[in-house]
Amino acid sequence: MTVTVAATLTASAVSVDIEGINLSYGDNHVLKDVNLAIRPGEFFAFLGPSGCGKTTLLRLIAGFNQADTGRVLIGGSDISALPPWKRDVGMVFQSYALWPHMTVAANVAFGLEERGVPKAEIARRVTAALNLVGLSHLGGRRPSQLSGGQQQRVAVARTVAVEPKVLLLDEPLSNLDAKMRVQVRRELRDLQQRLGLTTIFVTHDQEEANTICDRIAVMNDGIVQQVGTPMELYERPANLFVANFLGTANILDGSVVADGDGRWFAVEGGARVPVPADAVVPPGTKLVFRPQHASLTRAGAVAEAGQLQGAISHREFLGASMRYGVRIGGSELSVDLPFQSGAALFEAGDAVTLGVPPSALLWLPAA
Ligand SMILES: Nc1ncnc2c1ncn2[C@@H]1O[C@H](COP(=O)(O)OP(=O)(O)OP(=O)(O)O)[C@@H](O)[C@H]1O
Repeated sequence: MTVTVAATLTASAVSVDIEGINLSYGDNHVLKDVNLAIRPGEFFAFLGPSGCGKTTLLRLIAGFNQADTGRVLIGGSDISALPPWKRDVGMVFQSYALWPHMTVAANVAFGLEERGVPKAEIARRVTAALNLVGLSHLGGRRPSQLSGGQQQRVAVARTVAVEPKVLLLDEPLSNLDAKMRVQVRRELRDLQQRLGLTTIFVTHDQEEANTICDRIAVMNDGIVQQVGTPMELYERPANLFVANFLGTANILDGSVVADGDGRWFAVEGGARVPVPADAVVPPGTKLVFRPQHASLTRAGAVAEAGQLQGAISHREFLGASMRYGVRIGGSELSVDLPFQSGAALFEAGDAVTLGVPPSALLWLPAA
């Protein structure tokens, strides 16, 4: 049943290409040579901290902002010169922007009436869109009589009812409480899959992007830092910013020294970690590893190359794992060990040796 309903609103999926975009507000250079190739049917995220330019880029695709240079292509056609209403994109705003005096069904119908869609067709699409988001029974209510999650679904229904080729979502979950957010993000993913609609999702929340998106562009200060699947970004971050923004990263400062035995990364406190022969380690490179890739053993044994001596500073119980804070020289590092009921734990003050397999070490530039 759902599949039949969805099919009536499906457009064939299109690509979105962003080429050489620069945009400034006065002296503020907000988007800096942005290039992205978003594939047909992809659920794509713009992820980055507040002020990095995500919304500006999304509004540019929608036609609400003009670039200084570059162009936007939808399905291979340059749409840069088209006004918003001729672009075949639908945008869901953070605030939902529903009309409070209209019923849910009238809100969904509004955009179709404006476009001069025939009455019978409007009725068909309103029914299909409300079915799609599971609200067909609430068409007669006003937005104020709905929960936040339901209002969000009305905003999505209203947008997909106009059958856009591209769906743009600007932090659509930010007004929901934590539990609703998890539920609605699954619904959004499910809806996007059923419609096969190319979708771009703006968020500053890495968990949100990781759980629902196929690929993510990580942005900082108007620059795309890296594009990849959530797993690629986590396992092979291109720089320190990406490593820090997606998950917890341990970062060690140091400098490369060479002797008869090869190259070493000398960190504060005297420990030396061997630098792999193929690693490119210009000045400023940091040594990075994830908390779950490290091991801890009680100190006493002679430290081998690649091992760091330190002391436990504290521990946090995370359920499936125990996170230990380990002080090494002037740095505080995190190590996650699987939690096993009844197993001996390290205590604050314990002297430990921290080991990381060479394959889990990342040699990263700052940006
Ligand atoms: N209409 C505008 N006029 C002038 N400056 C603007 C305008 N809109 C955004 N900016 C500036 O452009 C930069 C990027 O803003 P943008 O809203 O795109 O960031 P964002 O990554 O979406 O942040 P947030 O997550 O807080 O929404 C910021 O420095 C912001 O102050």
